[in-house]
Amino acid sequence: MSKIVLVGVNHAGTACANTLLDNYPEHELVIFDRNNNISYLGCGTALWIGRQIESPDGLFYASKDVFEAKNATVHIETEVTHIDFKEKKVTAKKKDGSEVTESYDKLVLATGSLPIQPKIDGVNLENVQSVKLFQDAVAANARMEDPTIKSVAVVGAGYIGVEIAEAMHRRGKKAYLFDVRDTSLCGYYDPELTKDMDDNLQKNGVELHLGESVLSIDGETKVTGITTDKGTYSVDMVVLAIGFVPNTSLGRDHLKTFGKSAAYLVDRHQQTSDSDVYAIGDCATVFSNALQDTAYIALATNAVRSGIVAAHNIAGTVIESNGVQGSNGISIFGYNMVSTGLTLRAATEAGFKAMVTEFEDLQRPAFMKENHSVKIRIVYDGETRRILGAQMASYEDISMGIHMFSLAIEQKVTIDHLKLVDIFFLPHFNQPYNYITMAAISAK
Ligand SMILES: Cc1cc2nc3c(=O)[nH]c(=O)nc-3n(C[C@H](O)[C@H](O)[C@H](O)COP(=O)(O)OP(=O)(O)OC[C@H]3O[C@@H](n4cnc5c(N)ncnc54)[C@H](O)[C@@H]3O)c2cc1C
Ligand SMILES: NC(=O)c1ccc[n+]([C@@H]2O[C@H](COP(=O)([O-])OP(=O)(O)OC[C@H]3O[C@@H](n4cnc5c(N)ncnc54)[C@H](O)[C@@H]3O)[C@@H](O)[C@H]2O)c1
Repeated sequence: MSKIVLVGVNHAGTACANTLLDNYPEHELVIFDRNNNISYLGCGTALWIGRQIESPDGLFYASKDVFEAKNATVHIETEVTHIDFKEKKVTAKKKDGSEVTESYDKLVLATGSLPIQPKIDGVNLENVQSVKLFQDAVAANARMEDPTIKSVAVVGAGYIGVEIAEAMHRRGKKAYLFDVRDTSLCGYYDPELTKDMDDNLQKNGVELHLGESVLSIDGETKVTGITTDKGTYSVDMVVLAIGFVPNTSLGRDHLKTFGKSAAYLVDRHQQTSDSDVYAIGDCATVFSNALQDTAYIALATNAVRSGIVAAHNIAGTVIESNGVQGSNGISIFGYNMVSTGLTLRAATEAGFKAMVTEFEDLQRPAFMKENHSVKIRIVYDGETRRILGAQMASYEDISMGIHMFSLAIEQKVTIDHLKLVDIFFLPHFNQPYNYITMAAISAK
């Protein structure tokens, strides 16, 4: 029997805890989290703020009680302040100021990520906020009720920024969306597709300011405006959404970290450079199958799988992570986009002789009434022909199609192999000459 200490119990930590408690009850598990809630689904923040769901109640799927019922010791609202990796001891501070110390045989770090704070004036003004925690969602929602807040500047047109800008607009606020890059969602899609999302946002009333650098947030105590290199805009609230950094302050002096992100470097078993310490979720690296190399990709999906992998390995069942493709999706004002692997730009920057094939067609034969156009782009390596990424966009629900590309990247399928893959046809769903086959056949 081992004593396992888990620091952080959100998505990665919950998956790890449940896998240990359900499959290996012979081990002792001690859990710490500094937050007062567990397993908040951040994806629900925009849905709730935009009132696409009425309440945040369904956005949690784990709790202290459930872990305790499975015999774990759970310290919530208790922040781990120090880890003695030599003596294998964790020290934590409770809400009332008292200290707890626990020894471990194996330690799991699941401390997640933190929103990046831009180094500009005004970030501490009232009505500036990030949207990471449930508490942030509650605060943002309360601000939506404030009639003096009429306009909101969202900084960062990545996944969070685009979703929040839509939500604020749905709640009747004037939403401005700023990004240093020339399109929204530039980390996930090529400009050929993001220009459609940009049009969709503008058409629905979100005011885009792309290719603008925010220089300051203005105001005395409360936000009154935002200044960029192109102008000054009068706004009552600012949401910061310019990405996450791994939260590695507890272990970065002892454990090996990776590149600019400084995430804990882990192997395919989620083991760090210290064999008694595992790291999972947003604080750790992933293996990118597209790059065939280590990468940092903060996603709840990666977090959950990494928690499962770590738990089995700690308990003695040796399994390896499959690696990831960073598959992702978004749905804004009814327009759906999904992607996996590398964009053309990311593949080129990574040193591939990257090529792309694209196709656009109706989802179903033209004689079918309910029908929308679908755009697809497939990125592949011009030398090995290996598929490196795929992107799809439509008013149709095209989400399931991207999973096939995720598996194709994982399994190193070539663009030429895809040309003759068996894809079924039924007019209710698709076309005999479907856009996936046609994009593959058109590849140079
Ligand atoms: C608004 C929003 C929408 C999102 N939408 C999606 C989506 O649709 N799909 C998707 O895949 N991903 C989405 N994500 C990303 C996803 O939420 C993260 O990738 C995920 O939360 C990572 O889980 P984690 O458990 O690794 O880390 P975190 O969620 O960051 O959790 C880390 C935990 O560690 C605890 N902790 C940290 N330090 C300490 C300490 N010293 N002592 C004790 N406890 C500590 C924290 O309190 C926290 O509970 C979204 C994120 C946000 C903010
Ligand atoms: N649907 C989903 O799967 C989903 C939804 C929300 C969040 N997430 C994940 O959560 C993490 C955080 O999301 P996020 O939206 O904060 O990050 P992101 O990486 O998706 O987007 C950050 C955006 O901020 C921009 N940016 C960077 N610095 C800037 C600056 N100084 N001024 C203006 N713009 C700047 C970038 O160009 C980028 O467009 C990501 O890993 C994301 O994939 C996923």
